[in-house]
Amino acid sequence: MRSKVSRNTVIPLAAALTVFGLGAIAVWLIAAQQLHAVLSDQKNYVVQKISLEFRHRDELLQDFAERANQGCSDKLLEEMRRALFDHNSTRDIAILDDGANEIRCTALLGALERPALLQPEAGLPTPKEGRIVWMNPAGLDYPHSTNLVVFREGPLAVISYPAWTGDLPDYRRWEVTATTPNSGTKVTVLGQSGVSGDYQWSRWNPFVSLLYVRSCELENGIICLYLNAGLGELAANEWPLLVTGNLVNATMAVLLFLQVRTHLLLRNSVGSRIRRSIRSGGVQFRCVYQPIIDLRSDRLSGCEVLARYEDEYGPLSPAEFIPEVERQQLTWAFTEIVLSRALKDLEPILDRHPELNVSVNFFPGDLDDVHVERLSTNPSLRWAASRKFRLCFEILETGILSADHMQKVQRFLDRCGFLTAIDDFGTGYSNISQVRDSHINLIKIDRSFVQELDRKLPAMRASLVGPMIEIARSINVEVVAEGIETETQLSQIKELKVRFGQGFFLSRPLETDAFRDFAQADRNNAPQTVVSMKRS
Ligand SMILES: Nc1nc2c(ncn2[C@@H]2O[C@@H]3COP(=O)(O)O[C@H]4[C@@H](O)[C@H](n5cnc6c(=O)[nH]c(N)nc65)O[C@@H]4COP(=O)(O)O[C@H]3[C@H]2O)c(=O)[nH]1
Repeated sequence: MRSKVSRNTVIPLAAALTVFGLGAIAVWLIAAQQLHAVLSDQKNYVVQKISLEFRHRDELLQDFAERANQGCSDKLLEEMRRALFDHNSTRDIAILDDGANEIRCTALLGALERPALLQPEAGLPTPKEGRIVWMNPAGLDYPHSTNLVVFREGPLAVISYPAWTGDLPDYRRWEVTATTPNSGTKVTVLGQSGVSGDYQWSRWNPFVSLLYVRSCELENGIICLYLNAGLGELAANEWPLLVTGNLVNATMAVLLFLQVRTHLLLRNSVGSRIRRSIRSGGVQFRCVYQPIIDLRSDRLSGCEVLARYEDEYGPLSPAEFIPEVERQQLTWAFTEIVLSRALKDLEPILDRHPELNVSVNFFPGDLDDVHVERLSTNPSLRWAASRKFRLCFEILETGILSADHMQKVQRFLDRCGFLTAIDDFGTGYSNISQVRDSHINLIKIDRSFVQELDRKLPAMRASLVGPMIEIARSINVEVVAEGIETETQLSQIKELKVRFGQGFFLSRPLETDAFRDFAQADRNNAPQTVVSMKRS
């Protein structure tokens, strides 16, 4: 029962969590995608600015390249100063000593008293041969200017503000890197070092990679720009989407949970478990055998076949599954399963003890004349008849059919040497003539009567046991007392000269092996030693 409950909860819960998880991933990806679009816009903007700056720088280098060879003339410096007005991002233009990295004069500072030396090892790679770049060169003394970049080609250098990223929001992490064309070494040119490294890692993770953009379309691909948006920004910018998306998601998960749970509950209901089992051959059913004792000799006279059911959801008692078998009109299919299983189990025992009676419960509806055909063609019954096994058909008293309705069936049973018994006698409303006319061989007195026999107080049912036995005797029918639970009940039943007894005091229903041992012990004439053997 516990495993049934947990299965019915765990499976829907797993389905709901899976859907919620997938939904949360989808919401996350959509939100990150939106932020990615913002990042891409910013990237395009910055790339445009950088490209423009590169173009201006190249124009300046081209415009003044030849004249710079002639040295620092006032006229040239004047022209250069004028050119600076048209190029916002250019801080200054300098003329260097040809062959050395010494700045001799600049458009803004004029001729330098002491030439500024640019360290050659600080030069960064550029795609263009003969061009060197310095970041934050030492020795150039401009007020309010940091992060200057010097591009040198021949005797001319353009000194720029790297104002490319100036329009990015403060919280944005960014980095500009340059890669040496020959060695492939990557260095951080500007921004926060590490962003490019994080970008490499993010590519393995689809959730995080959307929070990065990269662009290497600058300077023939050796300069790359990396931008990164943080998780905090994602939460701050996309919270309406995240909240709404996950609410929808949670609602879907709850609905799915309820839907799957209802489906499973229905699927695992007793009815559907029994239906599925019977339709697929009934492997979940097994039989146990309750000994019936001949009370005159205290010897085993036979057994009653009782069905048991157990599947992956746990066991079901006959009180649970028998009504379902009837409700679903699967009575005959069920009886066929029980019959064939019982005969298979009992065959070796009956071979050694052919005198034993085997009582099988039948549904009354399956024993009317209409169904004689399927009874007489049933392989198990035909086989039992051919082996001369002594089968007894137990029918509930409430289901006794009139002699007219049972004529053909009765003839078939007689032919096969099979007996019929009324089960739970006393609980229905049959009268003597009805019992006599239906050619019953045995009546089984219901245990509710037997169990009142040892009550101290006067008991109404107990007082009826004697008359019932008289009735049976008068129509020449043997009696089985069911449900004998105590020694007193047994001795009272014996005093009433009841021929057969069945009940927990004599033996619980037994598994096949235990019943085989019981029969063997009985043959050795010691039934009392095995009376309370293994329970079913
Ligand atoms: N309290 C008490 N109970 C005792 C005692 N001795 C035996 N019993 C129980 O009484 C029932 C006897 O079977 P039943 O009257 O045919 O009543 C059976 C029968 O009507 C039905 N049933 C069981 N197996 C089958 C089957 O294979 N086919 C059909 N059609 N019905 C079956 O389910 C009913 C209940 O079966 P079980 O639970 O196996 O219950 C069995 C048995 O375990 C006792 O001393 N005290």
